[in-house]
Amino acid sequence: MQLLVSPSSIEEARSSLSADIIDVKKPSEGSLGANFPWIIRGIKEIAGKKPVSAAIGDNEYKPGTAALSAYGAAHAGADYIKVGLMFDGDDRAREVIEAVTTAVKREFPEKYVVIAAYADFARMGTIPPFAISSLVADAGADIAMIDTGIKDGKSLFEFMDKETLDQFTARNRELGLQTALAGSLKFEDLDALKRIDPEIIGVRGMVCGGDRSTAVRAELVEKAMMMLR
Ligand SMILES: O=C[C@H](O)COP(=O)(O)O
Repeated sequence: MQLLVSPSSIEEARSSLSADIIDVKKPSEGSLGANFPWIIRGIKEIAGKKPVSAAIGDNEYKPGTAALSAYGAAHAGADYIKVGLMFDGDDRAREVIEAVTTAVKREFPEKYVVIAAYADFARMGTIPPFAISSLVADAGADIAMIDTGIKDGKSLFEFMDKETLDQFTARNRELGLQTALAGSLKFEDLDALKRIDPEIIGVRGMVCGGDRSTAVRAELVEKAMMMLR
């Protein structure tokens, strides 16, 4: 299980370097808020061999806009391009997933496309995570992710129990996909996450000391890495 940490600046990225994946994000623009291309590029430069991920926003149903954002993040140096689906409807989701996957893979077949749905879909009226797995596989994207959409401290486990997350992970594996899980995860959730065993877990608040609007702390990233090894 790999640890993805989401810094919002080059300085925070320096504190995240012990993580497996450095995920560039702008938390002030939403759960999967997109940061500037020059921040992605700057973080890629300091990340060395560590893979860099970039969130491209909590997207509305706008396949062209999402595809261009995904293309921009790939060009800026992201190895993982992470796309949130902040709308409902399987057909519309299929269109956006195909558009972003084509935008990235035509030029960068080695890069990973991550499609995220939200654990708290019911309160937001967005597509449920279980609906995305087959769409992600059909489009040739790589990773199906669950995060929380509203960052009010409620964690992934307040919306989905372990059995549901086991099923999501197993379904993705059957389809040849990786699974990423995130959503206000805490140190005390790590044992349960190890048992679920997704390929990736994503954190920010936990390694900021509990408040994701503050900065990533290097010692907490190291603590999380120690607990996962
Ligand atoms: O990709 C993961 C997210 O950045 C998770 O953020 P969070 O732990 O603050 O919910």
